[in-house]
Amino acid sequence: MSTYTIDGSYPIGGRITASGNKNAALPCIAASLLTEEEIVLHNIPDIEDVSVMLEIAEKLGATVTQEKRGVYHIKASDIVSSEIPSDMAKSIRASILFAGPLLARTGKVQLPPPGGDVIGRRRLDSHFLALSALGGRIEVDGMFRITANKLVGEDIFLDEASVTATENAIMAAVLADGETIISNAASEPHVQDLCNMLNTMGANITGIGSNILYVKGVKKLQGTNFRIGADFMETGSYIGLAAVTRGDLEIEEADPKHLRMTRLAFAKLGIHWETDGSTIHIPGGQSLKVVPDLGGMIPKIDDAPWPGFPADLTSIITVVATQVEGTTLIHEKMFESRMFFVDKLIGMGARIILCDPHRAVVSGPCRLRGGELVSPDVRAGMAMVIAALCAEGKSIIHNVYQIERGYEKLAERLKSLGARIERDGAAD
Ligand SMILES: CC(=O)N[C@H]1[C@@H](OP(=O)(O)OP(=O)(O)OC[C@H]2O[C@@H](n3ccc(=O)[nH]c3=O)[C@H](O)[C@@H]2O)O[C@H](CO)[C@@H](O)[C@@H]1O
Ligand SMILES: C=C(OP(=O)(O)O)C(=O)O
Repeated sequence: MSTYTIDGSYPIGGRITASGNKNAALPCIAASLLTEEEIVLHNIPDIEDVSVMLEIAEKLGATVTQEKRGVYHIKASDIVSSEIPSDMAKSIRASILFAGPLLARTGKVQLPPPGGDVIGRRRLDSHFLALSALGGRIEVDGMFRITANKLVGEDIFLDEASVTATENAIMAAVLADGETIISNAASEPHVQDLCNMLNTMGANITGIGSNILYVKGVKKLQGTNFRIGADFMETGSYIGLAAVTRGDLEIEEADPKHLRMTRLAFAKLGIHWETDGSTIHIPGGQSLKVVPDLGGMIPKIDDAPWPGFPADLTSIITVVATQVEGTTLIHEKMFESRMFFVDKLIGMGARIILCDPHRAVVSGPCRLRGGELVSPDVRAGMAMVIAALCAEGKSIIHNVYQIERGYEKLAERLKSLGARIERDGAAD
């Protein structure tokens, strides 16, 4: 297992370019299987989950070539298998996203329960609710086997606004007979990217960005050239990192419009930034004082489906709150076990009370001491990196695969911003 060795307490600042959105790249790769024609995807991040997703696509019959950094050509002229390789499927959550396209293209799919961040049960019921509504017959015996003679449009109401279930429903519906309505749909920017990509391929999707999608099935989809948006989870992570290390940071080619709720949340911690077009500037040396609610009450930061505060930034803002003067309630409403990682921050000196699996009260500022940590998931791992960069002394973080699943060239880019970090070696 690879490690990061970090020497903390140095300001992290300078200039970086935002990477492409992990959670847009993954469904768009899966959607490439919906046509025999060539798909060219731009702004694809160089992260572990993308590598696995492309490998699975190749096993299913697609040819994949990388034109240059961030640009991939995918052509699935023939689908040679409808079985997702178990070892690969279990290493990422997004392997489930091949279900919709394979069902639409071949009428069958076999896959094991997916992997991904272990931050809750990660139920799949909403996926099967949608796929069975469209005509899928589902057998579950350790593996999921789904078959369909024909997919027929349906009026679907999702039992929860699941991101990947919405994406699977969309990808199955675009080639179904007739119109599908998907109510209580997720509307995250990555769901919007998927819909926009499919429409450039000849799909007919309206309601994009809302929680009711209308999909008129078409006979065939064409190839396309599509650029995915910036990763607002990555951008939010770097904003927090710069703020708590007092660095002055510019993030170019970001998507500020996707950070409106994130901006409100960081503002509760006294953290602000300026925008100029697609560039975000986080000024150095911010006050870092909690802004109380009306009447001096303790503010809360709580996640929710889009346009709510993104669940994947909850771990990040928790560690940021440890460096801010005042008390904050962090309420992770969507995942049952994301917050258990705070015991590692407490071990570094953070003043956090984990009231229950969902709620943490954070009292800052805390002087953190370097420690030896193991990344349990992508975002907790990044939170540990931020903690280590704030801490006095040296930290070692193990299992960095569970960070690099979602963060592109992290050690290299942090080093370019002044961090004392070595991957698999000793920080100088
Ligand atoms: C590959 C990918 O895209 N992964 C993302 C996707 O995972 P994924 O699609 O698996 O997550 P879901 O949106 O299905 O659900 C996330 C969690 O929130 C709960 N839930 C969801 C909707 C709702 O209205 N109420 C509710 O409680 C679910 O039960 C689950 O515990 O979306 C999550 C939520 O943005 C992100 O953390 C993941 O990074
Ligand atoms: C939860 C995440 O990813 P996944 O759903 O792929 O595990 C994440 O990106 O924070």
